[in-house]
Amino acid sequence: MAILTDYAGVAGTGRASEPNPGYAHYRIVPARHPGRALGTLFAALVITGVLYSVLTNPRWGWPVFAEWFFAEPVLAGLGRTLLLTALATVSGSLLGTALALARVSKSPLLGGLSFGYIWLLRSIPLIVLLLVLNNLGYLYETISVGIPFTDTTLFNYPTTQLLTPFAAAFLGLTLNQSAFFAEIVRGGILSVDHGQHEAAAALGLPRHRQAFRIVLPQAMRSILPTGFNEIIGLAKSTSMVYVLALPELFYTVQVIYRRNLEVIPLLMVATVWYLVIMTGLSIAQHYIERHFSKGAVRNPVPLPFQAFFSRFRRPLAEVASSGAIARKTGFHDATAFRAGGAVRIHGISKSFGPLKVLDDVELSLPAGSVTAILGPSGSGKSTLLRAINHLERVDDGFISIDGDLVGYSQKGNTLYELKEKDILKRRADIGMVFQNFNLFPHLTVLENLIEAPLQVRGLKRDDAVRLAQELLARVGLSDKINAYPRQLSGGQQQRVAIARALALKPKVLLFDEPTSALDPELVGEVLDVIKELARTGTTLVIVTHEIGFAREVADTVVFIEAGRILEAGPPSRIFTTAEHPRTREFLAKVL
Ligand SMILES: Nc1ncnc2c1ncn2[C@@H]1O[C@H](COP(=O)(O)OP(=O)(O)OP(=O)(O)O)[C@@H](O)[C@H]1O
Repeated sequence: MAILTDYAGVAGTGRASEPNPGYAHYRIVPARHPGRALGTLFAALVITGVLYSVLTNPRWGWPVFAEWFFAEPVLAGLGRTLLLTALATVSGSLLGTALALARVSKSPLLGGLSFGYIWLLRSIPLIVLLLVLNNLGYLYETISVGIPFTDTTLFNYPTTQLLTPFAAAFLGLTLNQSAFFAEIVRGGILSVDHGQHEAAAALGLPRHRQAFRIVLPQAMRSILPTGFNEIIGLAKSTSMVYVLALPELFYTVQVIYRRNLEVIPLLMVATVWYLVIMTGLSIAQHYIERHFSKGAVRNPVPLPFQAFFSRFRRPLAEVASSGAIARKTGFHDATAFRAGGAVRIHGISKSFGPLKVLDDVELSLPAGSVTAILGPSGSGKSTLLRAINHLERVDDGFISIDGDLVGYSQKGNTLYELKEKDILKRRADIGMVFQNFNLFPHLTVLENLIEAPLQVRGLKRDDAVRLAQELLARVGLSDKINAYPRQLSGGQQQRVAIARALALKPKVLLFDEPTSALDPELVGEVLDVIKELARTGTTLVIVTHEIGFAREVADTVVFIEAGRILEAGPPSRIFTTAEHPRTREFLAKVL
């Protein structure tokens, strides 16, 4: 009560910010946690009890432990354990990754083979596998490689000489490890958002680059914790190769204690060495996980020495030796862009099961035009857009850009679907900006922008960096060049996504509801960038619900419903005197 009176008194004088000498005598009593104190006491008792028992009971035999811990045969055994662990980790991880990629591939036979391998190897106990491999010489006396159906033999060797105990142990551990690791990698791949695969494909990145630069690094975040569990399990499983009489760590201590009968001290020697190995692996896991968490959090803690080494990195302005970087915003310099392409959509249809999503769509978009596609939800707008860059394969009809077919080659009256690598190359002419941006979160803004120019257009790194700097300046984000996407606002991310699509200098740029994932106050900044773009001569096709924007920027508005184009025309006509009653009804609701 006294405190309240004092406080009221101070506030009443209007001097609340001045220290009140009356508070000086107050004592602050921290909250008490009797449960926590009891728990701490209990933990201290347990630790003291264990240490006391372990250090004072002479039967643990610590002097014998000390005598053997660094003994030469033990170190030799430890070396074999480490070698087996390292080799089986590398080969098992590589084989496991290949198996996982095979399982998610579109080839049913390859997927089936991978599934069969994983099913079989996960079912066989490791010890049985090791013993079978050790007896392989009984099944096959020699191992030979030759050309089938001929007498030509390239390699022929007795199995027992080839499959030494070490080779059998290495092979057994690798086969076993790869089956488990394959499933871990597959889980990681499945955890990567589908939008990432689509964005990589839309940029035309080659398949191997999509897998190794975009998908797997992101999958690593979920692969690593379980993967390291497997590696730790593997390091311990090496003790199972004692069945092959291979003197690794555990087998070595067994041999020693059988001779000197000091069982417990020697088991402790092995245990402490395993503890050392596991500690090393856990530390490695910590740092590798942090490496692959790049871009995953908004405020990353720098790795040790990172701040030190970053001092020696060349600043970006130097990398692009052009000197002054364009500081202008907007796309006034139309020469930096390729002339737009004329898009012809020839009677395309597309069904998902019984649902016909596009029904004989016919459309012609002149080079450099801006087309807004409007229509109710589920009418097929996104499907039409995705068909233009062949992200969605149509059932009938075809699309051409400047006369070149998208996704097909023509011979006479027949259209042959192109191989994926050729489709990816052609896709570079058609940029796409997604509703959810689909920036690559593990790459910085600069890395997002230069990836496709380097890989698809074959630009030199310095040129790609210079182009990226210029584009970022134009979308007003020069200062964000080294930020990760998660460190940007939604509007900034979408502007980076537009710059990324422009970095390929496409003839046609597709926007799939580019502002619908944004807060209302961020919509304007993205629409402003698109408005600027509309003056550059690139052909733009925009699926949007922003009617005011469509009216201002589009040359043609296309209204689509249930997969059919109901009407198309200039915004001045469509928004005032639309012919079709459904168009009028739709516009009346949204205007
Ligand atoms: N891969 C798919 N499998 C099955 N159905 C699909 C698939 N993709 C789209 N559809 C269906 O096709 C129809 C058209 O989808 P689309 O995304 O093109 O519509 P939209 O006009 O862009 O809708 P919105 O404005 O809500 O995004 C919808 O009924 C949708 O459920």
